[in-house]
Amino acid sequence: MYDNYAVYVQDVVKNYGSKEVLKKLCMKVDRGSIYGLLGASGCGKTTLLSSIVGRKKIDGGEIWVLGGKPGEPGSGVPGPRVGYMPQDIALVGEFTVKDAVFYFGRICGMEEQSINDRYHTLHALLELPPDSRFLKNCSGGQQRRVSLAAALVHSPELLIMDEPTVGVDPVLRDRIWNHLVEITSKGGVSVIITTHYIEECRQAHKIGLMREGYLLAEESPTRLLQIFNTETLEEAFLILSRRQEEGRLENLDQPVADDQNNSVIEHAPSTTSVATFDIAHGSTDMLTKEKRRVKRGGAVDANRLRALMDKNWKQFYRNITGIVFLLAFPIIQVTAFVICIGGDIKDIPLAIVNDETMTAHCPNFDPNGTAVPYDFGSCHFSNMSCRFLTHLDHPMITKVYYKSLEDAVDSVKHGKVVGVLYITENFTASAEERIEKGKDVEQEVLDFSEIKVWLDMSNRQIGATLKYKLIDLYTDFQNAVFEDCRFVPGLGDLPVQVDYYFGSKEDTFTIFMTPGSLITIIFFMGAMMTSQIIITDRHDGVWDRSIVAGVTSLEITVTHFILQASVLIIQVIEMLIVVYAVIKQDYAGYMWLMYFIVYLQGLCGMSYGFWVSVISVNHSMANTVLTGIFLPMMMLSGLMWPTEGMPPLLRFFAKCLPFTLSIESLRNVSKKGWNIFHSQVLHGIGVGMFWLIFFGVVSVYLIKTKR
Ligand SMILES: Nc1ncnc2c1ncn2[C@@H]1O[C@H](COP(=O)(O)OP(=O)(O)OP(=O)(O)O)[C@@H](O)[C@H]1O
Repeated sequence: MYDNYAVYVQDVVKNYGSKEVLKKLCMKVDRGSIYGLLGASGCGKTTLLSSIVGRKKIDGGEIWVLGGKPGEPGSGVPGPRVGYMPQDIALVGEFTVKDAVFYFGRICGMEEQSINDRYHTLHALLELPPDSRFLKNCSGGQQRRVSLAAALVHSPELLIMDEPTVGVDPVLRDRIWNHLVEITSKGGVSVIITTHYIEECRQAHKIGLMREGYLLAEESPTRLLQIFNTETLEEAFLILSRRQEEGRLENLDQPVADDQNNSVIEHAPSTTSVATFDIAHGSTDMLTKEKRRVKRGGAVDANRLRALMDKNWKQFYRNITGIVFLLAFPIIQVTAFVICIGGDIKDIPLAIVNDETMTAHCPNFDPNGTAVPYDFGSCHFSNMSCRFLTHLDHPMITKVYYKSLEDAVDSVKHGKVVGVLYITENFTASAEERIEKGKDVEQEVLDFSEIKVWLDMSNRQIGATLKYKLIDLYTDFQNAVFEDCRFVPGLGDLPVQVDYYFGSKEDTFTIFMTPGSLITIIFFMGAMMTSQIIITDRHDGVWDRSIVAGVTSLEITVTHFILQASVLIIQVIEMLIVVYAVIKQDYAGYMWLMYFIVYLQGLCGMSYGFWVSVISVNHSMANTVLTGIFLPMMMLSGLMWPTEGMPPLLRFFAKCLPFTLSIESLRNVSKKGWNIFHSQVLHGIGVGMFWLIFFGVVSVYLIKTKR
């Protein structure tokens, strides 16, 4: 029975959450006919059409299209048997007029020559803009005509058009209708068309009047006018709508008297079948005679892949802003990081109060002769405070001299300096006595021989850096003095000898942070790039429309992946060049392995972005999810502070996240020179791969199930 109809809809229910949009709706579209679906905005027309083409899952009832159930193997729907022109333009703005039509021709499996012939026919028929005009530069009406051409290009068996004539010139509208009549009568094509212009449906073989999720009537225009004794379809629709308002269509098993001539209409639950559909079918209507089963295309088809690659590539290279974003931002981000993070801190204002000398600045001071050995094991000191102050001539420190300790402390309180360094008036004599007396020195002498420092630790980095620098500089000073005194070299050193196995004393914080920043930047770039592109594709309707034309979600995913993974290759090269060739940061391991670890994280980010794009309804939600999850991930990653600083349970959790162990791996390769077989390198690669696959599989599953 279903085979006799192009579309057979039986008791279909569709809900959006608690909202019932299609309410046990029935509809029959004869083969080789035009079916005009009329209804006010929001009554559920688009939902019904999307369900017919298999893009929306219904919550009840059955739909048969061209003898099969949409989405079932062999039904050919979605696929090239259907031509779908959605309400939105659903085309790529970076396409030219010609590109758009060729794209749909190609994904429907047409030969280039056939597409070309068909394109020229449609170009003339629909008065399309010039071939090379970009769609983003076309008017709304022009875009709509191109969209119609894209739906018609492969001469489908069933053509479904959601408001194709909006904004179209009346003469052209007439021509489009004539074309529809011709393809239905001569080509046996079945057409479903929705429109707000009710009267243009007079040329339809049958019209369905839809309201609030019900089909109030389904009849040929002539019969409708007869039954309701009206001049226009508009009036007939009005009468039916009034009846529904008054609840006279509620008990739909009961015959309802017509308002105007008391003729009787029988109502099915949500459709009114007035009479048998008696429009003559076209003589060439082969579809009713010949049951056509379509061999279901595989999940991946080379022609469709080529068409999709071409589309993605054009979308990419014709979007200059996008290219700038994708290629320049990794460079800018890495450069900004290397220049701004972890560099030597300079010009920290430090208050100096030197009570030992009246001339606080020690002008024309010469350190020679300030430490003179005068017998075995002793040394005579003079002007040691000035000598020490010369050791403070370091780019990190800007000395600010104060006469009194009170003034200096006051300056710290007011934020003018970050610390006070105080030298007592007996510093030199006490220092000498301290050395001479050794273990017998008095506490008071010890106190006077000390340099006292008070630091503002509200900025921990500056305070701590200054503290360690002062200790370093004092050690230098002490060693220089001891050398002059001819004491045993190293006497003044702390009795702890620290050597470096990996890295060196000079390694900056930048070097610690580099692996983390490379990985987080590339992860985020991958995630942003993928989620933005996929959401744009879906939002523009291109994704859905392509799927209706027969493209599979896997093909779309694979082709996006190929292009973005290629862009990622360049982005990683750029970043590594900046860090290791331009900034010339040292590295000990294999460059290819470092490249691989960073690249893998880029892919992992893409996969994460893919998942975000699937669960997000729009760009702003995607951005919120991306940044909302990314920031905690970054903080837990050990990028800024070693994970060893976290509570043990949190540390375990952090290590399970996508890039925590990858950062460790990259650090192990770059600083320790470990190879891929080292377990602490493999862990990071393994975790990265796990997340790459996990996000990918979950996303593909969600795409397949979410409709
Ligand atoms: N994804 C969705 N989630 C929730 N509600 C939706 C969704 N899509 C549509 N709706 C709601 O379902 C109802 C029917 O929408 P639909 O787009 O099918 O109507 P329509 O008849 O095609 O309207 P129009 O002619 O304006 O396009 C509307 O109230 C709409 O707000």
